Amino acid sequence: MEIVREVQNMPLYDKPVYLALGNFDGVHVGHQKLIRTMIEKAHEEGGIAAAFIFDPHPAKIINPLKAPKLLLSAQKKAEFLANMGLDLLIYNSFTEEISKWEPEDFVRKVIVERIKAREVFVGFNYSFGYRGRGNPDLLQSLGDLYGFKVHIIQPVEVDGEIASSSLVRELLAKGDIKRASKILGYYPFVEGRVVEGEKRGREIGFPTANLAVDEDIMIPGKGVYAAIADVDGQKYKCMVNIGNKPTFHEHFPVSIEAHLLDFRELIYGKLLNISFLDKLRDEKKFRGVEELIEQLKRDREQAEKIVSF
Ligand SMILES: Cc1cc2nc3c(=O)[nH]c(=O)nc-3n(C[C@H](O)[C@H](O)[C@H](O)COP(=O)(O)O)c2cc1C
Ligand SMILES: Nc1ncnc2c1ncn2[C@@H]1O[C@H](COP(=O)(O)OP(=O)(O)O)[C@@H](O)[C@H]1O
Repeated sequence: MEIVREVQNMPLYDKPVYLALGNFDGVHVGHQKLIRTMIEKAHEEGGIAAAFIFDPHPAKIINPLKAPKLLLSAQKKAEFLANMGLDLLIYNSFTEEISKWEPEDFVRKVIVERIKAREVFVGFNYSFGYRGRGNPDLLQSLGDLYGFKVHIIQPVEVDGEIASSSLVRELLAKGDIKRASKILGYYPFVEGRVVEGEKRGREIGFPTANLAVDEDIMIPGKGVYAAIADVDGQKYKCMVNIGNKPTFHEHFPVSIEAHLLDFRELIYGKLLNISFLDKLRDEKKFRGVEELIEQLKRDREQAEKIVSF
């Protein structure tokens, strides 16, 4: 897959371009259907399967304080799309200036003049252009005007609910990993470097790798989780605490710490990926360290049973 930064750097192709539009945060089952439909059509017709995505997320420019946390980094999103068979990913900056473009300007400047798309694929609730005025119907009439075909992908439901990035965020915030996983089509994960913590873990027999995660990235709500850890391409069963360690602190920033089962190595500075499988319990304030240790032993037994690979 080719990744192009800024649409003006797009190479000229002698094949027709089929284009998916959207932000695709999380690449959930709804996004997957849209992208698969587009790739299938593009390849049937001998064309290029492309996606145009704004990065940073428009919300980050329009309303930075209210911008949602991201389900995937730009790099992970690109990996998912490449694995699905996308040929070309265009990441375009979203700027103050672009935020003021009317939907008609966006279509003419980007889709028609730069990308020269033959067919365009969007979701049923796609919005674009200044104040989000553009919708699939408007796109369709602009397609008629300029001569590109528009496909509108109908909503994908999971257990009677429409799959959406915001629903996944809500579920993750509640620690509902099961439902979030069904909508994503994979286990939610976070990735980051292992940083130093308070060095208490090893003293109580449960060393924990403390994870530093980019602050734009969504993490599940506070709680204790069964998970799979991946370090250096090796997978380990693990249990994870996300919280403020109330047994030891009145106030403490939320940390993500993973105890890898049957593992004894120093991994400071390494890249650690944690895929969440299920929530085990809420974080609790114990009366003392002994009680915490007894609970951690029970958590370990449960994680051992839940995680299999
Ligand atoms: C699976 C797991 C569950 C945990 N649950 C709790 C908890 O319920 N309450 C709490 O105060 N701390 C909990 N902790 C956090 C421990 O207090 C923490 O790992 C310990 O203080 C070591 O911190 P350190 O790695 O910064 O040295 C949990 C840790 C793990 C790995
Ligand atoms: N089973 C394990 N799970 C997680 N980290 C481990 C494990 N065994 C050893 N380690 C290492 O020990 C460190 C954790 O020890 P800990 O005393 O909790 O210190 P810190 O508070 O700095 O995380 C981890 O960062 C990692 O390098």
